[in-house]
Amino acid sequence: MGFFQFLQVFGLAMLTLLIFIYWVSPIRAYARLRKKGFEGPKPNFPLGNIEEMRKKEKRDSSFDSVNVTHNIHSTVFPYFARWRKLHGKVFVYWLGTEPFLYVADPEFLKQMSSEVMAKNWGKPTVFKYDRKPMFGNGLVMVEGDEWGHHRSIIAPAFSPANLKAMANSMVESANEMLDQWATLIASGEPTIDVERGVVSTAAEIIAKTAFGINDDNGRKVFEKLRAMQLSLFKSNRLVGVPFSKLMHLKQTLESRKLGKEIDCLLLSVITSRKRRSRVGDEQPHKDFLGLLLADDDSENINQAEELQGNKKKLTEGQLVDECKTIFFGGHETTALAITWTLLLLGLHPEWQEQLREEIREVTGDGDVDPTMLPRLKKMGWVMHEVLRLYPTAPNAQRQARGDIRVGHTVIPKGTNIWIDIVGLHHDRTIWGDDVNQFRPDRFNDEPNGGCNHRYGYLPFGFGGRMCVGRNLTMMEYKIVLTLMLRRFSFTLSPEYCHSPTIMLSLRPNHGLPLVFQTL
Ligand code: HEM
Repeated sequence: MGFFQFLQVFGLAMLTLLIFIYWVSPIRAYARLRKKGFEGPKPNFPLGNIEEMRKKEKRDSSFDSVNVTHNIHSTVFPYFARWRKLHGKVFVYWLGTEPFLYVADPEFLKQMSSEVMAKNWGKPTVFKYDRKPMFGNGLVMVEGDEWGHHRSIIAPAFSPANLKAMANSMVESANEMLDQWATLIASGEPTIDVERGVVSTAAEIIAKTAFGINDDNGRKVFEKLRAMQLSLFKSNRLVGVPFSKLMHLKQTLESRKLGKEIDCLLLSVITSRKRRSRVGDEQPHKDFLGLLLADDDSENINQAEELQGNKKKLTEGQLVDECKTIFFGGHETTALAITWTLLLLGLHPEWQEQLREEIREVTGDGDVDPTMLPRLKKMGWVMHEVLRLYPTAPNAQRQARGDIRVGHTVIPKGTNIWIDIVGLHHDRTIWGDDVNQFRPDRFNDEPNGGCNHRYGYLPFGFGGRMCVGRNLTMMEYKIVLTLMLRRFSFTLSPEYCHSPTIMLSLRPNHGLPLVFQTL
């Protein structure tokens, strides 16, 4: 056999082996899931069910600014809405060669969750790889004892005392944005697309409050994160399909490059902060970065803990990954919660007025003090109702690191799990006939909005892996809305086109133009 013939045979053998590896284990997983009684749409090799997921839905006429419907499940997840009718609220679908267990049944979720300790939850390997440039191995993705270690360092950064110290920066950044809006309105331009402004202000807030970044670096990180998100979203379309990264090579390389640039920027922030505190130029900060660096300082590590192996220094790479995770997780979901609130308040001027009344009663005309915020009860109901109708984190993802028994069945080890939060929040059987109406008072004295199952309302996830930043969100939300409602009233612009869409988070596809009036 000549050399080229040998190469051909060898190449063919390697290709067959790769296909075998890629296809045999999914076939076994498929067979195991079917055996356990899980049904679902039939997958094809190598796309799984992606082809059907990509089919465009016909949109109805109620998506203009006059007839805004909050019945959004079949708009943002049309394929899940279709499959649910055929297979119920728990079924298996496939992203490429990766099986996912779809769950929108609160009782199933409760039983599954009670079987697994937080540190024993995994995250889908396919997303860990795909979203590496964005989250690296930060808290959202990390598993096992390492997760416990990271969480124990990060959670204290969100204690009430630390959050209180962030309030002034929040007020400052929000007022800067509102001053810009006031200038536009005074110059005869009352229509403002608020989404961009709110998202970039939230990024500025997290840059200042979590990392002490007051210079241009915060804006640079934000812009690169946004570009990376766009690029990841394009290449994300074939996630789970073997070799899909090669099919979207340009976007893959682009997101990796942006990821590395963000890493460098954050690393420079970390090293300069370390240097300044080492030479005694500044007091140790109690912000997020300050706490991570205190943990990084070996003198601060409790020796007993170190001997038990509980406490290890975070490597520079881990520090950067945690900063990236908090930078992204800390601004986008909160900003979008505020954005959707402005849509709903634009549609419901009676709620704008009720909130203004409450703000007058609680804060008067004086400064916004964080100790007053818990008394803004109605504003809390509005936030919960907005996150019910428009959950800015539209799903939660897990992976079974061992077999999980749920009732009479078993979720096999390695199964990815996709929890459809939009589906749960829009389920008539959980919420009743007014499920798609904006009714904030359903949260009056009812932390779960009066739904009939405690796993029916999950805007911040569930169990020990619940969102670590939820109190920060509540504080930022109340500060920004208070300052805004004191200065302006607003209605929805006729240019608005209601098109909620998913790009990791749930966002308005065409921005949110509002027409403002100064009060
Ligand atoms: C409206 C605002 C927010 C929403 C809707 C939201 C939602 C969520 C959800 C659904 C999860 C997954 C929980 C699970 O798997 O059970 C999560 C986790 C997480 N969130 Fe948030 N989040 C918000 C704000 C924030 C903020 C402000 C930060 C940080 C400053 C943050 C940081 C994180 C982190 C680090 C995790 C991973 C926690 C872990 O796995 O231990 N989030 N969030």
